[in-house]
Amino acid sequence: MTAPLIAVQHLGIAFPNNQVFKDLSFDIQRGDFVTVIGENGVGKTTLIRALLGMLKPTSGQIKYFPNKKAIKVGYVPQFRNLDQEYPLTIEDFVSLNMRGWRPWLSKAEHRQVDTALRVTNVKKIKQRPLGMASGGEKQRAYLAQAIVQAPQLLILDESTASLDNEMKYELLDLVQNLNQTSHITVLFITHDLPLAKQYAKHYLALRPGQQEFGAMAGMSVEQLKEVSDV
Ligand SMILES: Nc1ncnc2c1ncn2[C@@H]1O[C@H](COP(=O)(O)OP(=O)(O)OP(=O)(O)O)[C@@H](O)[C@H]1O
Repeated sequence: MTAPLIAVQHLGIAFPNNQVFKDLSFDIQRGDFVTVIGENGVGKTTLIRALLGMLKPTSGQIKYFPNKKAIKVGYVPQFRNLDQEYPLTIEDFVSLNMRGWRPWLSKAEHRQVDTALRVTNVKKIKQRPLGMASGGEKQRAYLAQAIVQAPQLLILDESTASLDNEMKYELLDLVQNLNQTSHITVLFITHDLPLAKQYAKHYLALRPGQQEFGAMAGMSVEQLKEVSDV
């Protein structure tokens, strides 16, 4: 039995002179791995901002189960190269997401950081300044930072764009592992249809004025292309 984490119901979002969504409905089930695909400008970022509560719907609603406060969200952004001079080590960078008002970490928090470093395969290089890490290592450090607080929902916002093929699959293998072992619900925004096909259980294909949500099983990359215009 699955249970929804988030239910999007008849969502409408409009900017002046631009109706991005009119009547968008779909559920994200707990433990699901959903990919959001669609061409540039179709509304992928707008949808994420609405899901995060940063943008108020013009119509319809977004329901959270059991409630919005109970859902912790981890976010992995698109890869952007950092300055080599960026001074924080990978461990410091991951720990940033743990700190409350204290500048130090408790033993339990240290353990959480250690686990995040281990499951994202950056433990061996935790003392390396993040600015000196490779593209794939940087994205794994961002993933570690995103999961250190054990979120229920992990959003990958074009996080594999600009990575070479090997690094893309390495990152997504780690995410799939988290999805399967820790039951983290994943929302993966991408233009990469073969990658979406390989890892996601459901897809949300966005086209101007048209949306399709469905099971990935039985969809070919060509069919994904047709429904998403990517
Ligand atoms: N704050 C805003 N004010 C006005 N228009 C906006 C605003 N934010 C986004 N838009 C417009 O809404 C549409 C959807 O934008 P959005 O960034 O969600 O697309 P996207 O699918 O994420 O694109 P990309 O793949 O290029 O990142 C675009 O036409 C964009 O110009």
